[in-house]
Amino acid sequence: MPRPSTRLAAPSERARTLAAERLAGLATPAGALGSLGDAAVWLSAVQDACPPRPLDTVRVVVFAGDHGVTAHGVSAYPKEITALMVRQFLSGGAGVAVLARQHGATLRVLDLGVDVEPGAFPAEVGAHKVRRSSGAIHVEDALTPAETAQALAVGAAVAAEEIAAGADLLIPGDMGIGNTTPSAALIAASLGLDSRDVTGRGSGVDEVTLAHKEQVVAQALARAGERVADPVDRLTALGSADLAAQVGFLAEAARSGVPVLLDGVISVACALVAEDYAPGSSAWFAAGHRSPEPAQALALSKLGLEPLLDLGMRLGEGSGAVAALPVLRSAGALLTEMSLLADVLGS
Ligand SMILES: O=C(O)c1ccc[n+]([C@@H]2O[C@H](COP(=O)([O-])O)[C@@H](O)[C@H]2O)c1
Ligand SMILES: Cc1cc2nc[nH]c2cc1C
Repeated sequence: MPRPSTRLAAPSERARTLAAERLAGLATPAGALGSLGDAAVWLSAVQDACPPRPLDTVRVVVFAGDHGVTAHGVSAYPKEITALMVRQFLSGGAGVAVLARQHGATLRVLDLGVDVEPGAFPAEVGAHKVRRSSGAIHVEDALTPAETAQALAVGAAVAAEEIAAGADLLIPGDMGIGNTTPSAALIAASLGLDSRDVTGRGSGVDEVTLAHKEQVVAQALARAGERVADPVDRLTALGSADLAAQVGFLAEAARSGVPVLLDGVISVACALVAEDYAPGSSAWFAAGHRSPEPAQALALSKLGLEPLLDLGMRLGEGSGAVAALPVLRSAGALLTEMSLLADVLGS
């Protein structure tokens, strides 16, 4: 997908208005469905259909990659976990794999930048690899400009494949020890914030590691400098192959008018960059859940998104979004199947 030169088409205002009217007429006290009502109206708008259609074909794509910062003490876990978990996605034992099975979503995992030998994973996992581990962002760029372009294009092509396979909702997932560091840096750079505002405990770092991680984010932001004004340069300086691919995936879904349910801090960081890269993208996104990462809350409020769930989950992988899928489906079913108050009163 070439970078869009104009604002993306918005979801349907006609369907949004019809859905809001239908919601107001349901057999409930006014506003009684709370956020479920808002989600149902959003679903109508992105589908251009009132009542909305069921979400039958939900496809999850996990973008996996390693991050040079993991060699500099920013995570509670070693980077070798990334490759081990990729195998768990394939064998079905990863958290998101369980949830995807539970809720009838397909799951695909792609190695964009895991630090493994070529051929370590099945061909369909490794076919889109951009590099072995992205750069340690506090001392070097994450990617070359050519790699950023390649990763964006891969993400867009993958979204197009999933849409061609019939996706009526896409869910992005992530796997990468250390990836909350570039995510925090991207959010800080996108919003003009300080490293103190955005740095969180990720996979569970202690106080000392948290202070060091904040320094790493601060150093990365200082090193990247003014280049971060441009979303593609921001990804080159502070992102990674897996995050850049996720940005391309989100932007292409939005450009194609296919809704996306976002996950935790990583996918919300990518959504924020996608909104700069392809303005208008975020109207096609809903937030699945609230992560404890402080940067996620800051990014969500900038995007104007309210998460469906707040369970204290910080697993990543797309798991929080898949956990929210039955809630989104319930929202659609309520708007579709509930009686109208006028009919109840008239009966
Ligand atoms: O989704 C989130 O908000 C989230 C918050 C904290 C950690 N994670 C997951 O944990 C890993 C990153 O944590 P860390 O501490 O290694 O940066 C990565 O594989 C993520 O999927 C995910
Ligand atoms: C075990 C483990 C599983 C994960 N899944 C996503 N991030 C993860 C981080 C760890 C450490």
